[in-house]
Parts: sequence; C-alpha cells; structure tokens
Amino acid sequence: MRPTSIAVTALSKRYGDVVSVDSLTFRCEPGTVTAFLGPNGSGKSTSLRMIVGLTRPDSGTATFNGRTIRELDNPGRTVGVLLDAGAHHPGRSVAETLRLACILIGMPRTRISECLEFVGLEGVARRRVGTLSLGMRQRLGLAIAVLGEPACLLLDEPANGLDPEGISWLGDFLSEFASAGGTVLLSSHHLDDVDSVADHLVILDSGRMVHESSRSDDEMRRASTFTANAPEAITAELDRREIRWALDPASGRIEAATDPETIWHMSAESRTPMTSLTSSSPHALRDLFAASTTAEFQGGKLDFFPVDKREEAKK
Ligand SMILES: Nc1ncnc2c1ncn2[C@@H]1O[C@H](COP(=O)(O)OP(=O)(O)OP(=O)(O)O)[C@@H](O)[C@H]1O
Repeated sequence: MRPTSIAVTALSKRYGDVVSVDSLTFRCEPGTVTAFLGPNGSGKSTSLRMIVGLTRPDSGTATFNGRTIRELDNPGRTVGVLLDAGAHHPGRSVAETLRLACILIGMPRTRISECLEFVGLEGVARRRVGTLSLGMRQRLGLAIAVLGEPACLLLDEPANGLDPEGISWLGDFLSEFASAGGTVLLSSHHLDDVDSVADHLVILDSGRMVHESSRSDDEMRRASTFTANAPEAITAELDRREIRWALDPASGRIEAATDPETIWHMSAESRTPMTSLTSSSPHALRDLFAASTTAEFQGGKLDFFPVDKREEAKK
C-alpha cells in the first residue's frame, strides 16, 4: 500500500440559493481515521461526492498525493468508495456485482471470495442485491470499497443499517486499516462509534467547517465534569481563559473542555468549594459536536448545549 494523503482545498458547491459546501479545506493523512461529522444537510455527502469526482465542484480541488481522482491511473486501486448502499443493480447477484467491479478495476477473480468472506457475506453470494437487508447492502458496499486493496477509504455513513456486532467489526477494521498505513475519511451520525476510532475530526455546519482537531489535541483528550453550589467564579475564569463549558440544568453539572487538575486549581484560587469533580473525556466528542454546530444531540449521560445556549440554560 502506497501511503496516500487526501488534500481538500477550498472546495465549494452551491445548488441555486443553497450553499451546500463553502470553501472546505482539510487534509487526511496516511495512518489516520478522519471522522467527518455534521447535522443533516451540512454538506458531508456533497463534499465526499466532490472528493471522488462524482459531483463537479464550483471551485476548489481534492487530490490524492497531489493528483485529482481523474488523474489517477486506476482510481479503484487508490480509493475505495462507499457512498450509497442502494447504488448497486438490484437484479444482479452479490457475486456478479463483485465480479463486474473486479473486471472494472482489473483485480483477479480470487478477490471476490476473499472480500465476501471479509464482510461476512459468503452465505448470500448467489442472492440478488435487491433482496438484501440494508446492513447486508452496506457490507456489500464495503466489500466493493476494499476490492482494489486501496490506500484510501471514503465511506459515507458506513455504519448505517449494521447491527451492533457489525458496527464493532467495522470500527476494528477501520482502526487496523489505518494502523497498516491506510487513510480513512468517514462520515457518520454515530458520535459514540466514531469516537472510539477517529484520530482526526472535521465538523461541518451549513456547508462550513466549524471545527477541526486531532486526537492528540488537548481539547479532545481533556474534559472534566464538576458541580459546585456557586460555580460562577469558576465559570467566569473558564470564560476568561476561553475554555468551553456547558451546564446541564437538570443535574447542575458543568462540563468543561479542560483537565480536572485545572478545574481544581481554579476552585482553590477562587475559594469556590466543589461538590464533585471527575474526568469526563468520553463525552468530549459529543460536547465538541454540540458546541460547534447548531444541532442539539440528546442521549448519553449528559445532554450538552451549543455555546450560545449557555445563558438560556443558566436561567
Ligand atoms: N443534487 C442536489 N440538488 C439540490 N440540492 C442539493 C443536492 N445535493 C445536496 N443538496 C443540498 O445541499 C445541502 C447539503 O446536503 P448533503 O447531502 O451534502 O448534506 P449531508 O451533511 O450529507 O446530510 P445528511 O447527514 O442528511 O446525509 C442540503 O441543503 C441539500 O439539500
């Protein structure tokens, strides 16, 4: 596998009055999984379609080691793509669909059984695609994506329709693929699932990138939850240091994007006793998403609020 970087530069697309993607710039490096997140309609699919050359951008470029997808000799050997699980002809059998894909990218027929086994579809090779469940069609899409032993995988909502075992299998596969030097860009709505595999986060809202960070960034690693009877001195200090925080009005708990030691020092310096303080890094992604976008995500142990709703939440 030849290590391949994906570079997206000032990519833009408009449909009539709707700005679908607005000057999007980011990179995906070999050996990493980039999670591409955003509320419905934020421009994720349009961006992925432009990156793989299925939608023509109004401006901007997407390249693989400096070459656009059209400039690659055999794109299927560099980039494996899963965009739409329903894209395959419903009347063809699973094996036939893979056979045609093999011919298209010049892979030997032995890849058919290898890939079927890899995604756990060997038992349905003769079934027509139209009779498969959504989860099975996603698995078929993944089999086609990996058929050409590509260096990059671009996957739009690959966990859609997969059962919990399938989601965990997919996460393990993507981590292994990246560990072997592969480059992964995947869109998802399943924050908890991508949280365990993503090294790099790109969050879109209304076509624009509103957040980008890496696993190594402090913000991703550190988060704390605390309660205090009068937390205003601490939250004022958080504001002064531009550290993001959110209040859960139901429980009175405050989550802040910093480590517990920092909160403890703020509490001591402001002589504000706390009633609890814990590390809450598992919520960092959910917090980031809520703070970065206009969407409100419910669920998990805490519901977080966009930054501009803090004041409302305090009332
Ligand atoms: N072919 C098209 N014609 C007109 N508008 C489009 C077209 N494709 C996308 N859009 C618009 O562009 C915006 C972004 O859509 P897109 O499908 O890229 O978002 P998304 O983040 O993938 O959404 P979801 O999470 O719901 O899949 C939306 O407002 C959508 O209606």
